[in-house]
Amino acid sequence: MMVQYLELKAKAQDCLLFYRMGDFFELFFDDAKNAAEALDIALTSRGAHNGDPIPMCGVPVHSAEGYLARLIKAGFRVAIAEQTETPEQAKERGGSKALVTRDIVRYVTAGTLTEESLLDARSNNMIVALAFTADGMALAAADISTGYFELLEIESVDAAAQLARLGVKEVIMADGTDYDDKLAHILPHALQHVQVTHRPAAHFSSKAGEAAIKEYYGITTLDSFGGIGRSALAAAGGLLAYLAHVGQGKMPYLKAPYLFDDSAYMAIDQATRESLEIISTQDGQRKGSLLAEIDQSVTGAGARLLAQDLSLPLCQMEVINLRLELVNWFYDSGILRENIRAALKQIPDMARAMGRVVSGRASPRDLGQLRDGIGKSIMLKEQFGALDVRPKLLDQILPAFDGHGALYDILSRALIESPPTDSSNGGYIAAGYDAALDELRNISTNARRAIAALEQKYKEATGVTSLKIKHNAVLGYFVEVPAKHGDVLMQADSGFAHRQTMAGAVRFNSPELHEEAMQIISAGTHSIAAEAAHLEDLIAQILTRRDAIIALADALARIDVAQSHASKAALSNWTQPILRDDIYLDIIGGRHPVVEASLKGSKEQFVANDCGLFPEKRLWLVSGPNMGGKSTFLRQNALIILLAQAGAFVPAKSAEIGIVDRLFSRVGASDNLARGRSTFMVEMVETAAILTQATSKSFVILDEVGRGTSTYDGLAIAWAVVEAIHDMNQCRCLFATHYHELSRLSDRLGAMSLHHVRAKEWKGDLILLHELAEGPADRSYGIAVASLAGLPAPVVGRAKNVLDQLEEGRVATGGIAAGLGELPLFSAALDAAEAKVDRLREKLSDLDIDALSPREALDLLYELKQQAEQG
Ligand SMILES: Nc1ncnc2c1ncn2[C@@H]1O[C@H](COP(=O)(O)OP(=O)(O)OP(=O)(O)O)[C@@H](O)[C@H]1O
Repeated sequence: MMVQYLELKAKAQDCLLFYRMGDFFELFFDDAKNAAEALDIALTSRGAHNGDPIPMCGVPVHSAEGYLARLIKAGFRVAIAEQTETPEQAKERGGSKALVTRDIVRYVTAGTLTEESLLDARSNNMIVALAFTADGMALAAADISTGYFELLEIESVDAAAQLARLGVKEVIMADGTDYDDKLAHILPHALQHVQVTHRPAAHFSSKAGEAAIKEYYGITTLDSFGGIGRSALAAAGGLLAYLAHVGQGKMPYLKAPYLFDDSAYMAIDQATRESLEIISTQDGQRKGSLLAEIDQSVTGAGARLLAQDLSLPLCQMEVINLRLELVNWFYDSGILRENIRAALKQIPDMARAMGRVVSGRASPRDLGQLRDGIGKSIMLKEQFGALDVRPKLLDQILPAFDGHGALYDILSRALIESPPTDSSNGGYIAAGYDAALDELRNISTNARRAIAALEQKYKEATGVTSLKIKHNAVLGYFVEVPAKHGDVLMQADSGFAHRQTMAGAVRFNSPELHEEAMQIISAGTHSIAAEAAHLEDLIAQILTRRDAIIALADALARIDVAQSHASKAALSNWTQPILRDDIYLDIIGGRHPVVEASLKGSKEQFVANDCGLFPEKRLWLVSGPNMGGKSTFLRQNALIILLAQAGAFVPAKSAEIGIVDRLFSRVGASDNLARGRSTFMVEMVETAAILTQATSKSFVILDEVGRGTSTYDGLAIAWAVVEAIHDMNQCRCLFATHYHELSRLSDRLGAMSLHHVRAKEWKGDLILLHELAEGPADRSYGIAVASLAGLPAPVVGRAKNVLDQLEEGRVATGGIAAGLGELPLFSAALDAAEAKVDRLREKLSDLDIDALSPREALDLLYELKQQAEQG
């Protein structure tokens, strides 16, 4: 057995090997130690290997899923080795000592789960293959529990953003992948909570990818999928080869690959996703995120689509408006909304049930779920069909509801009402579906009745009223009497044969009992086989309609998301945004959804604020006291834009939004040490990304950029960044700062305006009004906030003294920004820098090198160097 075990373990490599022995999965050696620790179960030992006891632990097969879930969560991968023949077959093959053959039938990894109990119903479970080819970088992403499959060619700098968008659970890359400098910087962080698996490099080639796609879809040309680039093919190759490996040949369901088109969506990089806490908070929790706050969906599939929509806001007005029209339709009718919610709640997760059917892991329960889902959908379709006015998007998706009637009828006739998850005991095929099966069941029932009648007969015949007919797994059916009556049945002519003597009872068999028991056994075996054949047949019928069923599941998810937005809007008084195609932003009475919700129940009221950005006034400098609400204001505007472009209503009185192509959010050095870079370095890397990527259609929020370094350096950087955003990027931007000196920029930057959050001091106390007003802040109130926070009175007093001194100094010298008035404009400074370089270049290009003597050439070199040094 150990030889067989070690062979399988060698195959399983770094996965834990679950080795099936009877009713248990056993683990040995280091696997046992690791699993016992992770699962907190007993570590024992068994036999010896090279003289040492073999560490061992085990989990019962019937509860293995729960243990698997914990191991996967702890970062392990597991190989499942099953018995591939029965003990009887083994005996037949090799005599009584023959070892049952075993093989790895499947690998369980974070990105390849399909079991309901291992998955989070409300999130996607993405696996991504990354390919690096001479043509560039690409990724292939899939959620095999629902069939989602996407291919995307990317710039390597965008890799982290895409991984963050997808929320991957597992990444696969070629062995020895050597990513370039930039990637080495970004990827390790993006992959921090992700299982990374390396696979043979040969799988990640465009040739292998093309072949794998053709084989999977049974096609001879890729034309119908549009032009898939070479690097995307390579990524697909890596992914499909891995899925085949994990399922040991059983492939999961994948829709036709979606060639992801970057330009259709708002670009949001990883830092912005984290900072806006869209899908999860910065510490990884769903609670407290935008998603958690707005989620009113009632199905798992709806929740997953909602998360996907928020991760991928749209850029095309027509598509956004289609979604908004559907939301508005639900918003307008509370009764319709409630009806739809009630109907959707009863619809099981068809996409995930389908995922298990295709992966060959379906249980009768999954078939029951598909039946119920289809049945309820047919009713829903009738409800929609009866309405006079329907939004366009609904009409577009309603055809997905058609054509399922025949399958529904078959499943309804074939299955009992609540089929079990375990098919091994049968009992899930409904009575009346198969006359032969009914007959087999009749035989069993009659035999059981006959056995009950036998008990009565034997009682009377023997005179032992305490006689009973019982059943257990070892003996089957037997007659049992208390020990003191044993002699009666022991008599040679009693008709009973002795089987077992217990402490207080004696057990017997009889020919009649044996006959009836045999009837039950044979009818039982036959009916289980008949049910299994029906199950297989039903699965085959479902598979012929798999694309149609998945399309139906997708349509239901879209409806759930729309009703979710409408419900949220009705609950929290949100409004339909108006989209436009120019540089514009006019939000009246905007609120921050999460901060507003967090104030509920306290005596504080959320103060709504307006925000208006137009080509001629597109940059707001926002100052004001700490805790005044600057960050909240910045983020609420970014979130409102994001929600609108995802097709949702927004927390505002009204919102008119010129479509944004890229959204950026940066917060000055916070204490995010997780990345292993200094906080100020992170801040600058991220700010640099904005300055190089933001276009005039972008929206940027910058929160106290520059605060992570010394006052002079910080002010200088903030100053230059504001100028660059204003002059070069020309995007819509909100810039929050404590550097009052920056307000002097408004004299020179025409499209910039000054704003502050209001506060006042009353009877020595600071009152934060959280209200935006025009103009610069009059003071910073930093010491007042410190005192509010409970800084000891002597320290506050001392700080006041120091501040007075500093202010005196400022009046005398003009403060730290003295002299900045003479600074040339940002664009002029750039021109000057460029002009100097150009004079050198001119001189070089005018040179006729062949006409120079060596001596002249050397002199010239000295001259050029001197000029360059002088700038
Ligand atoms: N519009 C608002 N209405 C009511 N309360 C608000 C509002 N905005 C912010 N707050 C409250 O004030 C707190 C601080 O807000 P925020 O972090 O936005 O301030 P800040 O000005 O950015 O502070 P700092 O300068 O210290 O970073 C919030 O957690 C919230 O409780």
